[in-house]
Amino acid sequence: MLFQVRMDVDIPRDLDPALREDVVARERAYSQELQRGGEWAHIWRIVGHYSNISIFDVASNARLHEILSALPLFPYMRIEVTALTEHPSAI
Ligand SMILES: O=C(O)CC1=CCC(=O)O1
Repeated sequence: MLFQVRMDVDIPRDLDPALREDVVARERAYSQELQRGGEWAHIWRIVGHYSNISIFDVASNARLHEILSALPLFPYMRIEVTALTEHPSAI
């Protein structure tokens, strides 16, 4: 199942810098593990925003929820999920 996910990151300005660095490093490692495994198929920066558009290829809605809710940056993100299916005109 394919999903487009938009993540808008909003880390509080007063968050301890060491904690911020740790969370961002864990986020990177977690996302790269899922990219290597194929479930996180694409990640693109949205120009001019601390946001990304990602494509996930996962077995179920529940699996996507599991992945997203375990993101280290999850407490500091707004997440919007769009389910995708093949377009009949796609070649
Ligand atoms: O920087 C972001 O857009 C948040 C993020 C998601 C995965 C990652 O490595 O960073």
